[in-house]
Amino acid sequence: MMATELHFTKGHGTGNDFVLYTDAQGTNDLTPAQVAAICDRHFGVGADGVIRAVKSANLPDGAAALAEDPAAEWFMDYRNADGSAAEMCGNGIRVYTRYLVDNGLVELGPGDTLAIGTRAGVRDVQRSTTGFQVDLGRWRLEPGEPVVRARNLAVARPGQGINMGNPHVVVALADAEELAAADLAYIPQIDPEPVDGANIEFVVPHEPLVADGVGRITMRVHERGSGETLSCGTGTAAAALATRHWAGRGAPNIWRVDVPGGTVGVRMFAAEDGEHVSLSGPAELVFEGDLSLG
Ligand SMILES: N[C@@H](CCC[C@H](N)C(=O)O)C(=O)O
Repeated sequence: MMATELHFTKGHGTGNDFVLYTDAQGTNDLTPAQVAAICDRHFGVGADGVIRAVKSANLPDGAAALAEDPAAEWFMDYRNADGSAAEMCGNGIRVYTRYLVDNGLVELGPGDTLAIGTRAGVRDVQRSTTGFQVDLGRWRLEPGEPVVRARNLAVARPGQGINMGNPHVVVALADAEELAAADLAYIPQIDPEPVDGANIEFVVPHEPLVADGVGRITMRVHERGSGETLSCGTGTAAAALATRHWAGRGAPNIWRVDVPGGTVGVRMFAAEDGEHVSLSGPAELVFEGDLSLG
């Protein structure tokens, strides 16, 4: 059923902003056009995406989450600003956790873990010193070397495909000037074009790359379905993983990633089923409102 009246909360993680609403029973879905209207920065609330808080049991996509972990009571139904569905959102899941906690929908004490269903599988979230930390799970370097062209960049550059549950292509640029010059208001071109599209991260390593055992990079991103955003959580993890891959042996497993909207932490660690990557950073709720979708 389509919603017409909506009580919503606006939140963000390092400037990656979202409109969140509760639909526990799964009876108040939005059409892609409604999502796009809400996310419109001139005629709507304005956001990079919409997050519907729905119980996993009340959503077809939630069945796989409950089969993976019966504790995943809540599902993050994530939509990009153009209304398309995405598998995962690393900033969004931290903001979603704060939303669930602040609205009394879950309890999460220090050291507790909250399992959340997503289209990429169940993700575990905990409180951290900077806000929340999410285990983004297993990741995969994609084969091949796609070529990326962005407006105002003099040369095409090779990219590294990385699957974080959602698709990414990471591109290393020469320096901060080149990073600033890229015009990400236009969709960068990837050759060959990924079948499902991709989020594209442009990265510059700090000089030196590693300080006190922590790798340091700066990143800008063009998100699939949303355009340039101030941050992308899964994108920061992909960028750190790609940079570690390029740096080779001895590169650190702890990274600090600066994005236009702030800074997040990325950590690679050994888990039972192989290496995982986690993301930590802030999660803020900014205001609430009611909207009529007409
Ligand atoms: N901003 C997100 C990613 C949101 C989904 C992405 N645009 C996609 O289509 O995969 C993040 O913080 O990870």
